Parts: sequence; structure tokens; C-alpha cells
Amino acid sequence: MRSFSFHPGPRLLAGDGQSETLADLLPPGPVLFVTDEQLVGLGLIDKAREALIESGREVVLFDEVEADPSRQTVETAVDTGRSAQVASVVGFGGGSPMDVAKLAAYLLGSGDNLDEVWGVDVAKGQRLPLVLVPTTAGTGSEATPISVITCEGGVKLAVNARPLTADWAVLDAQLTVGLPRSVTAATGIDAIVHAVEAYTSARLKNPISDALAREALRLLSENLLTACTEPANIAAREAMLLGAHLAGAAFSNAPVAGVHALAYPLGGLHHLPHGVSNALMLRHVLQHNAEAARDHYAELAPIVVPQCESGGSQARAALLINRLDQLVAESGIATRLRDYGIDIAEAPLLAREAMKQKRLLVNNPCEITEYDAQRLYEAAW
Ligand SMILES: NC(=O)c1ccc[n+]([C@@H]2O[C@H](COP(=O)([O-])OP(=O)(O)OC[C@H]3O[C@@H](n4cnc5c(N)ncnc54)[C@H](O)[C@@H]3O)[C@@H](O)[C@H]2O)c1
Ligand SMILES: CCCCCCO
Repeated sequence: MRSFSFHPGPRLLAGDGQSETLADLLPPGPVLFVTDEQLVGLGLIDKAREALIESGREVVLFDEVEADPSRQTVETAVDTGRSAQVASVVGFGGGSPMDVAKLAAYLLGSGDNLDEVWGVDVAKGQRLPLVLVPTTAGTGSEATPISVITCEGGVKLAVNARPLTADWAVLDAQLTVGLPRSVTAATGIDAIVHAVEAYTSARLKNPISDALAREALRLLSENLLTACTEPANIAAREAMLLGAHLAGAAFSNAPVAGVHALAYPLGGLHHLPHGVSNALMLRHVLQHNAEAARDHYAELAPIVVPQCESGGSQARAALLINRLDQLVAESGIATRLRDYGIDIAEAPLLAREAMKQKRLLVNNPCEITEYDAQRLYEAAW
């Protein structure tokens, strides 16, 4: 067997109503509860917050997280937690609040500054106790040691280090039932991209990530459209949440690549939702990769197109790409850059920005040059 390492994620607690058991997972003392205003307004945090208060804990609410959170938001969350001398942190929401919560727990616990810890395995300090509760399905952020922050000029930077791994992830699909169709679709596609890119990750692909990615892709591809069309279908919602978590565990160890690298500038510069950015670039990057990743794509094809055991690897790879593209379209996501007011003349700038994501591009099955990226953005326009 080729040598590899694998880091398991947080301990997992799953099932209805589990988000109300947070008090059992946290030490005594004030809790920094990181979420966003919309979730507060929807009442989604109420049961969890009330349970913490009933347990005798002060809940210090930080609900200022925006989509694709900024450095400033992280620093404000840290200031809030430091002022209240919190003993633990809860991240409750989609990837945006969870990423802020991870960094707040780390920076409060270690005393490091954010600018000291960007990159892979730079953060080596201690963090505060941390529990993550995802409400989208999803980034899988609750499973990863990663936080992605949008910095000056729209450049997305990441902290990717084991201390950011939460103590617990709590999967409570009831929290995702109210996801609007557009968010269900975008976050579901993001999870599918995590699974596919982990399976073809050039440097760190490994048997455990492969197994997680395959099961994630099965759960996600079988349930995405049901979750979109039947939002109250709890079985579909559970499958999506578990699939997103497994995909997060997969890419934590076999990192994402070209689709994400080209998606980031669309989020950073145009504030497109993260999942939409991935959906826009998915078909084009997979087609670019098709020759280099043909065998791996062919191995994944029967998961999303069950009757395709026959046919050569090239044909099955094409079936995978076409089926995923069909899922994006049927989920209702508009799939052209022009649909979001982006001018084709921006392709060179977007390509230059994508090239900054070298830590992602090195995981792609084949090279993506700046010219390739420009061409892919033009194809996506
Ligand atoms: N750390 C990681 O491993 C990782 C992985 C992928 C993406 N990300 C990051 O995650 C962010 C995107 O996260 P996201 O796609 O989950 O979206 P998000 O957290 O930005 O939320 C998107 C919108 O959906 C709303 N929402 C969330 N849950 C809801 C619910 N249950 N019902 C109704 N509305 C709900 C939010 O209020 C928000 O308005 C990006 O910053 C991306 O870079 C991180
Ligand atoms: C190191 C960057 C990892 C990216 C996570 C998916 O958005």
C-alpha cells in the first residue's frame, strides 16, 4: 500500500434535536455563540440557546457573520469573546459562521494573531473548546480543520491546521429543513464538488478519503433534487447533511483543487454564493481534467449513473460530467457567468486571481495555466 496519513475529524453527534444537547458537550462558563442574523431571525438558534441558558451558562451571541466572512468579522468575534472571557465557542450555521467560530476558538485560546497563522499547519497553539452545528448541507466545514476568510481585494485565504478541528460536530437535519431551494442547491453542489475533487486530489488521495468521497457522492447525488423539491423530506435532508459531512472529512485529507481555485474569485470579487461559484465552474474544469482524471472519473460514474457499468473509461468519465452538469441544471442554479452580470471581458482578471490559489491548483489532476483559466471562464460565461 502506498504510504498515507489520515486525520479523523471531530467526534460526531447526529440525530433529531441533538443541537439542544450542546450543554453536555461544553465546559462550564460563558459560551461565544457564533451565527448570523438570518438564523437568529428565523428562530433556528432558539432551542440550542435556551438549553445552554437553562444549563446555567451565559450565551454571548455574535450574529454579525456575513457570507464569505471577512478578517474584520473574525477580529470582532474575537474581541467579543475576549471581553466576555468566554470558556468555549459554538459555531451554529453554514460555513460562514462555522469558519469564524473555528478561528475565534483558536485565536482566543492560543493568543495568536490571525496574520500569524495563515496557511497549512502554521497554527500550532491551543484553542478553546469548540462545537460546530451545521445548518447547510453543505460545506462540511464542521468536519474540517479549515477556515476560509475573504481578505483585502477579495482574496480568499485559509487557515488549515489541526487545532481548528472541532471537539464535536452535531448533525441535526431538522435545522436544514427551512433551507431555501437556492441555498439547498448551491450548498449541495458545493458538497458534491468536495467529494469529486477529494477523489481526484493529485497529491494526497488515499483509500480512506476515497471511501468517504464515494459514499458522500452517493448520498448527495441521490438526494439533492429531492431536498430541493421536497424541503420537508427529512430523509433527504439527513442524507444531504451526512453526505456533506463525509465529503468534508474526505477533502480534509485529500484537498480540493481546480474547481475551487476558479470558484474563489467569483465569491471574493463578485460575492456569488460559494456553492454557486463552484457550480458555475464545475463542468468546465472537469472537462479540462477529463483526460488526466479519466480513470478516476470513470470509477465514480456508476455512483451517479447506475446503469453505466459498460463502456470504456472515457465514455463513463463523460457520463459522470454530464450527469453532474444535469444535477446542477435541474437544481435550478443558473450556470452562466452572464446570468450574474459578469462580463466576459473580466476573464483575464478572474484568471489572474485564480492563479493565486496555488495551494488548491497543485491538487488538480492536471495543470491549469492562467491561459487555461481564462479560457475556462470564457467557456463559463
Ligand atoms: N472551512 C471549510 O472547510 C469550508 C468548506 C467549504 C466552504 N467554506 C466556506 O463557507 C462559506 C459558505 O458557507 P455556506 O455555503 O454554508 O453558506 P453561508 O454560511 O454563507 O450561508 C448562506 C446563507 O444561508 C442562510 N442559511 C444557513 N442555514 C440556513 C437554514 N438552515 N435555513 C435558512 N437559511 C439558512 C444563511 O443565513 C446565509 O444567508 C464560504 O465562506 C466558503 O468559503 C468553508
Ligand atoms: C485550504 C483551502 C480549503 C478550501 C475549502 C473549500 O472551500
